[in-house]
Amino acid sequence: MRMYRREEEVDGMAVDPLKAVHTVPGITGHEVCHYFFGPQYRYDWETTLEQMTVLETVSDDTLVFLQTHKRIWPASQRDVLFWSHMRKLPNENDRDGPDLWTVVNNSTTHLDYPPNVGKCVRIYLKVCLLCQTRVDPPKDGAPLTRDNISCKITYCSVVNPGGWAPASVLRAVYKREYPKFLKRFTAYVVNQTKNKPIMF
Ligand SMILES: CCCc1ccc(-c2ccc(S(=O)(=O)CCO)cc2)cc1[C@H]1C[C@H]1c1ccccn1
Repeated sequence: MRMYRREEEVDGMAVDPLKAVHTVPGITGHEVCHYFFGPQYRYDWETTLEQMTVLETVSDDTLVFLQTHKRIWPASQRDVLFWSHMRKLPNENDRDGPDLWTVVNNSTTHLDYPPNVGKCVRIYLKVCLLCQTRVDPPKDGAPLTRDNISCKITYCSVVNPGGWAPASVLRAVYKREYPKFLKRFTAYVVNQTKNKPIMF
């Protein structure tokens, strides 16, 4: 996993853009996005999650979430309200190759859930998960197995922590939590799919 961060501050708050690139054998981009987008799986892999509610089902590929994350000392507890959209993208570079898949999470507002009225500080985020499946067909024309596929995952995020917290503290949290979060999530997808038919 390669991680890239740019140190940026807005109103004295660290909002460091992050890009992580991670290639995982044995899974497809559709499978990665399916398990990242699906609310029914989130408590399985998002261990910093305290509560998650689907506020609105806009369509089968677009949901509005309200999430409360566990407090990470010494920052105060945070929540986040965002729309999440999953879609397949045509492979412009290889029309015969597998499609790309993406999930975008973007903070939004909801009249019934105004920010910062309870114990939580509302964070604001933009997240893009872009997945490219690679197929290396078996030489002998044997059927395709999970040994012949891999997925290049590109995860980009910008998180505004909402309320002020020391930049050094936030950077320490992000530096510790993001690699754990991405490795835990991808290991979850490998485990969930290993005995299932490949979902392209
Ligand atoms: C002080 C701010 C803390 C903080 C900000 C942001 C997030 C966070 C929210 C959502 C998403 S996601 O990619 O949309 C997946 C859906 O949950 C990733 C990260 C989590 C934390 C807290 C819990 C810590 C954390 C940070 C990084 C990754 C995972 N967890």
